[in-house]
Amino acid sequence: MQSINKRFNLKGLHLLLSVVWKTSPFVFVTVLLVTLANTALQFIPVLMPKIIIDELMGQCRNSILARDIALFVAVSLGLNVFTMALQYYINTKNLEITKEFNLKIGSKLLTMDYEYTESPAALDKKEQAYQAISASGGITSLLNTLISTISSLLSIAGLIYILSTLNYLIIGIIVLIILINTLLQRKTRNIQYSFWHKLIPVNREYNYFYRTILDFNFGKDIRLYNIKDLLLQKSKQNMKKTVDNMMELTNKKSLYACVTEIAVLVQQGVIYGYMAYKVLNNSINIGSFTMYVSAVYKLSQNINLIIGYIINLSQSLLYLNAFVEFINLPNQKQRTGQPVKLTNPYQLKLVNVSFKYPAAEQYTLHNVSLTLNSGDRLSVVGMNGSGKTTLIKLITRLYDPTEGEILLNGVNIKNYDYTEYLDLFSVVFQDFRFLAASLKDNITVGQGCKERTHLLETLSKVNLHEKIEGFVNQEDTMLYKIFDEQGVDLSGGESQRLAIARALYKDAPIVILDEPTAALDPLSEYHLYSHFNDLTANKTAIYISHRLSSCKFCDTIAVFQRGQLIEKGSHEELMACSSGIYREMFNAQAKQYVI
Ligand SMILES: Nc1ncnc2c1ncn2[C@@H]1O[C@H](COP(=O)(O)OP(=O)(O)OP(=O)(O)O)[C@@H](O)[C@H]1O
Repeated sequence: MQSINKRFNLKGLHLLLSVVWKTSPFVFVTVLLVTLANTALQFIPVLMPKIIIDELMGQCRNSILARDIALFVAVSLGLNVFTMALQYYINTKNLEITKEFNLKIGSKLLTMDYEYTESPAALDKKEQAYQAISASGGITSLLNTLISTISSLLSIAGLIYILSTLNYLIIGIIVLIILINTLLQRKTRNIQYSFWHKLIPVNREYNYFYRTILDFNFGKDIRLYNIKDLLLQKSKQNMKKTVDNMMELTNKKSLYACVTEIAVLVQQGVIYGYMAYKVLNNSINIGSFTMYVSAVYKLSQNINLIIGYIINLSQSLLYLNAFVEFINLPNQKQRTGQPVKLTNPYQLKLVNVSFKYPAAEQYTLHNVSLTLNSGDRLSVVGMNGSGKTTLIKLITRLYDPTEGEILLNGVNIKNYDYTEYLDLFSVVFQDFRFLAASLKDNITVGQGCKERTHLLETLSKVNLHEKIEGFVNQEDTMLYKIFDEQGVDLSGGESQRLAIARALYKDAPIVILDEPTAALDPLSEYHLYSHFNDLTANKTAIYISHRLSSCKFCDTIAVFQRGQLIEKGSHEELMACSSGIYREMFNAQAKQYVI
């Protein structure tokens, strides 16, 4: 796992500024105004006491005193109200900016190479990117910290100027203490950073188990296999790791905070003693004393604040850089290429294809060569784990072959435009998923607006029309009850038919069904087979099934064993081979039906 790039770089800041600009350029003006107003507010408590005390100790004119006090109060009030109004605007924009960052992560997750979804390194990067949004106030506090930092810097410059009229040595002492504090804060920042970094895999595991607890889809398995204890145990283990790390962090942070506090107290003792001596010496008056005292206090306060701000900023920028690294994670898959112009006849051909999953040591597919002509019906059979689904993942470019190539009309499929190529396929995987949205949206998803009759025809092809037309809201009925009490839960077989409907509605030229009848009752299965040719009319079909009797209607049957294509031919041809695996498997299954 590559760690976050710790080197200072401004990619994150650049991204933040461009998102802010896109959200509203006026935010920059607001930030500038708030910064100036905040700086001005810092000087009122420094200058006001001196002016009033000087007047009290001097001519003591009531009208002047009243005027000065009213002026200070009015300016303070005005600046505070002005700052609050602008700050309110910035905070609302901050929400939009955070939303924009969330969308960027979402969009990356939806478009990154499929294999990243199984890569722990990429998933850790995703967690780091989320920390940019959530850790230490995230993006929301970043702009505010930026304002406070600039405002503190300006204040420090002004306060140094005031103190320089007394003695440069005072500034030297303050700077020395600051250096000590900076060192300690830097140490704090480093242990905090490594703490969060160490926790990334722990958090990911914790989130996984916690999400599983919240996911009703696991409800049945959890209860029937008593997975509750395992889940709680895993959650507790991860929580313990977090707490242990947190304790270590808190102990170190407390120690550094203690030393910092002592250094500040020493600094104040020396400076106040020096100024008291100056008053006793008549070098400065009481008004100036209060001004210098306030200036010292404000300077220390601002310097301490600014160290914190800079640490926060650099940490946030570090996370922001991780965010940039994640959203810029390069897709390995070639996505652009020539347009797909598919006219009959066409040919899909696997040439010596071998494949190894990214993190795997063994090859899953070995030297597979297979040709599929337009209109063909290919059945893929084999034992569990023999590589059937993997073959489909390669054909549909979820993964690219490790060796060999897949050609469409003689052109490597990598050289076609990725999206156009995917449009060629209607696939039903075994682990299909639906959204908690209307049935119609689930079926028509991504296909734009087609006639309602097309939707109803599709539903009738999979024998779901009566069921859905029976719902009060028909195809607008929500799937699941997550957002709507009237929502429906479909049985396993009905869900599978809905998945097939979604694939058919897409009306792509190549239909791939991975175990399409596993959850269907015998009548539904019969219905599917007897209409299979209608369902896939004018299309090329690939069909994976363990029910060998249902493969007979395919022109060609490809038999896989341990990642190798070991037999290929029609049902009759394969049955004629007395030592063939297909024949053996078919007969073994057929025996179960003999009464
Ligand atoms: N993402 C993955 N990473 C590593 N190995 C994987 C991955 N997915 C599948 N495999 C491995 O590849 C092999 C083939 O899996 P595949 O799903 O292609 O088999 P299958 O023939 O479709 O099996 P089944 O009949 O059980 O559905 C299995 O041994 C499996 O463990």
